[in-house]
Formats: sequence, structure tokens, C-alpha cells
Amino acid sequence: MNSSIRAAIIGSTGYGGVELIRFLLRHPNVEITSVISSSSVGKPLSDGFPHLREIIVDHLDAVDIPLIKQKADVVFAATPHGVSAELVPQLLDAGLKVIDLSGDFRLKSPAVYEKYYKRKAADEVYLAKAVYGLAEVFGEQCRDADFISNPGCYPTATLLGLIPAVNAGWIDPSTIIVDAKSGVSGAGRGLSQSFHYSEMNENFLAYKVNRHQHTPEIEQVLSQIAGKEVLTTFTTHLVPMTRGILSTMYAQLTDSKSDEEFIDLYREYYKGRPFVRIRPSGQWPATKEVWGSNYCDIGFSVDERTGRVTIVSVIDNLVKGAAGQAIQNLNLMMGWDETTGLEFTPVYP
Ligand SMILES: NC(=O)C1=CN([C@@H]2O[C@H](COP(=O)(O)OP(=O)(O)OC[C@H]3O[C@@H](n4cnc5c(N)ncnc54)[C@H](OP(=O)(O)O)[C@@H]3O)[C@@H](O)[C@H]2O)C=CC1
Ligand SMILES: CC(=O)N[C@@H](CCC(=O)OP(=O)(O)O)C(=O)O
Repeated sequence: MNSSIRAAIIGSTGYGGVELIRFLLRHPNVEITSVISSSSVGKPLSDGFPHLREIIVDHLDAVDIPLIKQKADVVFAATPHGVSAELVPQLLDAGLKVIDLSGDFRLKSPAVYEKYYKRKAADEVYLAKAVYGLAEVFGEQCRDADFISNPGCYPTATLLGLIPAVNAGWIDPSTIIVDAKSGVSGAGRGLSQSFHYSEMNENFLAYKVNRHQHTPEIEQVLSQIAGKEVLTTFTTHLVPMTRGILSTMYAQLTDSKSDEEFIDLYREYYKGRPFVRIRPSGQWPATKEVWGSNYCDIGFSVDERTGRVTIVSVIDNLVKGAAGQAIQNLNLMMGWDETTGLEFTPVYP
């Protein structure tokens, strides 16, 4: 089926929104019919983002649900936590399809959301409607969905790196430790002291240790895959680069396995899913090798000495970790080939 669809983007002036526009401008089945802002209504988007001069619908619309309904069939909400919780139910009630990039609909438990996000959870009726859009794992559910909650950037890299091994019972999930690093664009376009050039440059730091909001998201999915409660140690770090996430994962093997066995297991699990690329033994993926693309590249090393496996997974946080996966989910929702509009080779060097 190759029918086209009209798309609106709320949060068009943010990093996720701008990245959605970059990809959707080249999507053969999507027409961008409204770019939406809460603070720059009426201004041309390309004034702030001259690289998007080719956009036809340039003037920023207000967040006006009846107007969005008139102009669009699907809405991407690239809006902050809390904003999506309020907006998404109104969009769904208006009969629109929605893909939400925020964390507001990923966690099924309102109490867990409120503990980690420190704000009121979204309405449970809408939480129950959200399909968690980790495309390579829950793609079948995405195909029938009208509302997809796009995974977080760190969970995307981490879960794609862990799920096949947890699913096969090859690692003991209670021993998983995740050490993840992100480029600064992961924090969005807003300004804050920690992201000033002089604070970030030549610096490397851990943050939100043992309290990161992506911990329960990772645990929720791993518990579902393992069929029992899984708790993980998950530590995030900021790296002075613009884009990219590298997640290093460690876990105890349940039985002796080789690198080649891991490679075969993962290649089989992700068969037919072109955005996950498994590296040959001894090759480690780097963030530059997926930069600007929707790929997730994964490498392995089994340590016979300790009986542990080390798994390294990389993505571009703004693409596979946000806009790219959101478009992959739209493709699944619409019954299109999941790669449509996303076939970009990474930019290198
Ligand atoms: N950056 C990343 O790597 C990733 C981000 N995400 C998530 O995606 C969402 C967007 O992130 P990102 O683009 O980085 O964030 P930004 O801070 O760069 O952009 C957020 C946008 O939301 C808009 N906005 C703010 N308040 C409102 C409101 N009340 N109503 C409507 N729009 C509003 C702002 O635009 P304006 O002021 O013009 O309205 C702003 O441009 C967030 O929920 C984030 O957590 C998820 C995965 C990765
Ligand atoms: C570098 C950096 O600050 N990253 C953000 C990732 C936030 C994100 O994009 O994910 P959500 O949609 O779940 O908020 C953080 O660690 O909170």
C-alpha cells in the first residue's frame, strides 16, 4: 500500500522536530502540512533553521487541535515530558494518529513514572492505548496501532543490544550492568549551564546515577522479555560530541558461548530488520559509523576468564533514538516498507 499521508509536527523548533522534518522532506508517502510551535507562531521555520529552506509549509502554526485535525492525518509530538501527557489525549480524541517522542507514555505504571519523572503521570486510559514502538521487537503491534510511544534514546540502544540474549536465556538478567554515553543533543535545544561550551568541552561526566528516567523503561521491557522482574544498574554519561549514543552492557553467561554464537543468535533474531547491523567478531561499532542514519550497530566479546559477555551498541540519538525510529514506526503503522524515507548511509567521518 503506497497511499500518502499528511503529517503535522508539534515541537518543530526542537532537535527532534527538526530531524523529523529533515527525513520527512524526503519521504515519498508523507506530505508535511503543518509545523507547529508554542512560542514562535506565524514565524517562518526556515528563519531559525536556514538548512530547511526547501520546506513548503514554512510558517509555524499554533497548537490548535481543530486546525491540526483539518490539516493532518498523523501528528508527531516532539514535545517535552508533561506537554505530551496533556496534548496526546486531545489529539487521539480528535481522531488523529499519534507518534509521541516523549517519555510520557512509555511506562505502564503511573507510580513508577511519577517517581522518575517527578511529575503527574498521563491519564491511565491513554497509557493503556500506547504501543511501545521499539520497532525491531514490537513491530507487529506497531502495524495495527493508532498511537505509538517512541522509545527513549538510551533504551533503544540498550534494549536492542540485550533483548536477543535475554530472550534466549543466554545471560542472567539479574547481572546486567549498562554503562551508556550520549552526545549533548540528547538533552534537546534548551539552554542550561551544564551544556555551555566551557562546561562541556574537554569534559566527560556521569549524571543521574541510579536515578535516570530510562532505568525503569529498560527494566519494563527486559522484564517482559525475561518473564520475570529484571532490575539493572544503568549509568549515563555525557560526552562532548553533538550526536551519538554508545551503550556498553555486561552480563554473566548462563552457559559457555563464543563470540560467533552470539553473532549468529543476533543475526537470526534481527533477520529481515535492516536497521540492526551485527558486527563480525573483533569489530567494535563507533558512533560515527551510524551518524545521521537510522542504524543500530552491535558488537560482542565473550570473556572466557570471567564467564561474562560485553555487548556494545551504537545509535544516533536523534535518528534511531528519536526521529528515525518515529518514522520507522509510521511506516509500520501505515503498512509501508519500514525503511521508506530512511535509507540514508551514515555521514563519515
Ligand atoms: N534529543 C534527543 O536525542 C531525544 C529526545 N527525545 C524526546 O523528544 C522530545 C523532544 O526532544 P528535543 O527535540 O530534543 O527537545 P527540544 O527541547 O529541542 O524541543 C522541544 C520542543 O517542544 C516545543 N514545546 C515546548 N513546550 C511546548 C508546549 N507547551 N506546547 C507545544 N510545544 C512545546 C518547543 O518548541 P516551541 O517553543 O517552539 O513551542 C521545542 O522546540 C522530548 O520529550 C525528548 O525527551 C527522545 C529521544 C531522543
Ligand atoms: C544527554 C541527555 O541529557 N540526555 C537525556 C535523554 C533524554 C531523552 O531524550 O530521552 P527522554 O525522551 O526519555 O527524555 C537525559 O539523559 O535525560
